[in-house]
Amino acid sequence: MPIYLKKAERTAETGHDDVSRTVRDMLTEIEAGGDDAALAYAAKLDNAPGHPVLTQADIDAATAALSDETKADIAFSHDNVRRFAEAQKATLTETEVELHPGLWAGQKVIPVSAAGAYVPGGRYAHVASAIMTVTTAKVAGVEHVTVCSPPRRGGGMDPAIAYAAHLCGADKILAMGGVQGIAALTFGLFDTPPASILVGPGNQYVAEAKRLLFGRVGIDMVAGPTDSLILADGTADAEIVAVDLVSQAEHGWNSPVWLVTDDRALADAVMARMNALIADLPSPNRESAEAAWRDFGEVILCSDREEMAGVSDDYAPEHLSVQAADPDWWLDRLTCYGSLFLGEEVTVTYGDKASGTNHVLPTSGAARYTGGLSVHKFVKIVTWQRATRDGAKGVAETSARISRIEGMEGHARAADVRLKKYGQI
Ligand SMILES: NC(=O)c1ccc[n+]([C@@H]2O[C@H](COP(=O)([O-])OP(=O)(O)OC[C@H]3O[C@@H](n4cnc5c(N)ncnc54)[C@H](O)[C@@H]3O)[C@@H](O)[C@H]2O)c1
Ligand SMILES: [Zn+2]
Repeated sequence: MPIYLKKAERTAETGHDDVSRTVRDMLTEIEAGGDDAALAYAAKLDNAPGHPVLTQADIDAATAALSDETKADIAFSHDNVRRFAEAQKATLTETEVELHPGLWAGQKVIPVSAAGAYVPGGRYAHVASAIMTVTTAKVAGVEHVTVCSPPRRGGGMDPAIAYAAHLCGADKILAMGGVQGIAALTFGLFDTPPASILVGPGNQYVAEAKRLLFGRVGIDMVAGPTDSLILADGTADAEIVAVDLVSQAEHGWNSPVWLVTDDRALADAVMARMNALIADLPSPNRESAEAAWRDFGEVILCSDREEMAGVSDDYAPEHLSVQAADPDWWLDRLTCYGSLFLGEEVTVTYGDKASGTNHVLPTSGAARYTGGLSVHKFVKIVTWQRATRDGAKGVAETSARISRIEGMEGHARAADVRLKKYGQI
């Protein structure tokens, strides 16, 4: 049985009903009131005056505001994310099979026509989120990608987010955040084609807006606070494990980080370093990491690596780092995670920012049933069929009989009429 050397003090989010009610009311009001209602919320919540659509002059100004190094870094990340997405796309093929002599069926892969990408920008300027969402949608073949990201106080958008969104191929960029941003993407405000799918991370208001709109529009996933788990054995470097845990606790006060190990000395060494490393962060990151570690952090001692893998699969973390011997064993054994980082040589930061895998990933245990954002989320896999008159005879007779077993006489007659026309009954 795993032993909890440190257990989370808190689990569930509080106040969800209030958030849900607020978001529902805002969506109703914005749908009825259109652009003006969205602008009124932007002014009230984000102190953002003026029209949110970025012009070419805004993009030029953002480009001029960035250093060459920043632009090169954004290009590096974009290139890796693009090439990974292209490799994923190559795994999605159209196919055709003859199921019965003279009866063929196939699948087609069709991109959605319009996608809305939300890029969070309230607390941190999530430049990488623009790269992850826009690049992947464009590689998938989405014709129109609109980006929404919160304005800076007083108007305008963070230049690095604007530049990255543009570089990655966004067709339109709106400086509008939160529920009003999601509403603009979904309802087609500010002359935007209404999105078929909404993607990207965001705070609880953004996540709730996407959840409420799901069905009317597709979404990538219902996202909660980011979480991370490290699997470490006696070969791990305690300092690196501790720095990695702190790095992901920085996301927010409710972002859990978990250490699962079979080595008591490593667990003790990591726990002994945590507070000092957190105290050394700048504010307000320090306060986020402090609360996340205090209230949600866990250290779990297992008896062997099989038990460690079992605990990890139960937690189904968003990010999973393995700092243990025999990476191939772990790759083969682990089944529930959003993205896996094998070995001390790679860290979640790489995937978050620039290595090429997507950072929009399933949180709160959703990795039990889904992976993260990929080109697959932006395409529809649809099917078709056709047959010769003779080829369809068998399926017509069988379908008619199954229809009658089900009591569906009308269905049966649609088969019969063909058999009769072709002289087959
Ligand atoms: N899992 C991932 O891959 C990943 C990556 C990056 C960021 N994130 C998450 O994204 C989130 C970013 O949150 P954020 O808040 O900094 O930025 P955000 O852009 O998600 O939200 C900011 C917006 O929230 C709205 N808002 C704030 N208070 C409100 C209120 N009381 N009522 C209605 N609307 C309100 C405002 O309109 C504002 O524009 C974090 O939760 C972070 O963990 C996740
Ligand atoms: Zn992170």
